[in-house]
Amino acid sequence: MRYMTAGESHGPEEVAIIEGIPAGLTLTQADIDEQLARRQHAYGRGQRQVIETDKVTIMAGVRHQVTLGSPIALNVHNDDHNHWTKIMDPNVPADAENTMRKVMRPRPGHADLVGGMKYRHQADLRNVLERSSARETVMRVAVGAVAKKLLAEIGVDVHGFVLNVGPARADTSVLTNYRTLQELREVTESFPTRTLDAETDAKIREVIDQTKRDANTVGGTVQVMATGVPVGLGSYVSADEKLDAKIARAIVGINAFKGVEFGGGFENAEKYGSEVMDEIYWDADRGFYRGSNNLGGFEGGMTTGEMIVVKGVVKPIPTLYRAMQSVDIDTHEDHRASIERSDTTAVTAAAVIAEAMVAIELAKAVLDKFDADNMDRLQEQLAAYREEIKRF
Ligand SMILES: Cc1cc2nc3c(=O)[nH]c(=O)nc-3n(C[C@H](O)[C@H](O)[C@H](O)COP(=O)(O)O)c2cc1C
Ligand SMILES: C=C(O[C@@H]1CC(C(=O)O)=C[C@@H](OP(=O)(O)O)[C@H]1O)C(=O)O
Repeated sequence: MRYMTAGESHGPEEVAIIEGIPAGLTLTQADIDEQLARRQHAYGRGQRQVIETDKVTIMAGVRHQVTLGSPIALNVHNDDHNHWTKIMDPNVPADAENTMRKVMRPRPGHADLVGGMKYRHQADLRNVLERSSARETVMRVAVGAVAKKLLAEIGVDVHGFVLNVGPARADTSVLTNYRTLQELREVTESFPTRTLDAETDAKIREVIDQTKRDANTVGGTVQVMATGVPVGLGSYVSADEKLDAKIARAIVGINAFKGVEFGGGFENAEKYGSEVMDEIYWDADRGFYRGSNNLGGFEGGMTTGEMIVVKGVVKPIPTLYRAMQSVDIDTHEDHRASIERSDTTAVTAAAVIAEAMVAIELAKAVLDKFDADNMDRLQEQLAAYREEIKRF
């Protein structure tokens, strides 16, 4: 499975093409729209999300709500494009009027300055801003929704939520109270900030509200968990086959993500081996299993069959209403950075995007390992493989 996206933030459309989804997967626009709505409804976002109502159109690869095995083409319209038709028109040459809203004062922390230097966009950094915007993540969540649909069919559940926003942090010990990700999902999705409990939700909202009043921005940490993952996805044999490495790349590839850890992650660096290694047990019903999951479901770049636990670090949003020091790229004079309308934080949306990226990498790994032309054949192969692993 592979995919590609295209689309500018204020351009007419966001698009994605996915290749390699088996024939015979039931897939509806509602399956995808549900995930797009989760990304959109996130506490701390700006006015743009009020303008947009993200809805997908399935353009190809599906017939009567069932995948054909051919490339799937997806499309989400940018409602805000209606306000940018002249400025973002792909089909008319530039003139004095349609190049009005130039960006000449690069925002520290955004792609503006380096992107401008690299692509020679010295006439207008909007040419960088438009594609470097996280608007594109709408399509990654759409692709992730297809991956999640496939994973659900083979008993794999993936869920992302918020651990902290700035200083407001959830107590993760409550995670042991949940037997399934579905139970955890119901709780975290009930909070506007998508965190673990009502007290933290209130504290996070307070932090976001105060940050907004201060004309500032704030980051945080998200966690993604996956259950039902078969043993042995990914491989130790070559560095680029390691699935934890692929997931790390996929997470840090999301706009504003600056760190990733698995299981106990950075905390494991302060512990001794006896506290960190997940001891091995066996019983006739389960086959091999572990007494703990400090390594987050990976050994040797391969899934162990335990729950996958990945955390991602999201930096604060670069565009500040209290604009920071910058330099006009035309005059080279000091200026405050440009202010595009902006989010105060994107951590709650980021949890959904990170979940989508983990789902995409898990789906890719499953489809790489088994014959993936058809869903029934994939199911047959997986059932036989799971049985073999149990008998090991
Ligand atoms: C969901 C989401 C929304 C974002 N919204 C904004 C925003 O409103 N303003 C902004 O300056 N950056 C925003 N960002 C962050 C920028 O897209 C990101 O910092 C920029 O592309 C530079 O990439 P880097 O931070 O990965 O280096 C957002 C990121 C995400 C994930
Ligand atoms: C449009 C989305 O996020 C955008 C990501 C973004 C950025 O710089 O990354 C900047 C903002 O764009 P605008 O100036 O149009 O408000 C966000 O709203 C979205 O997530 O759908």
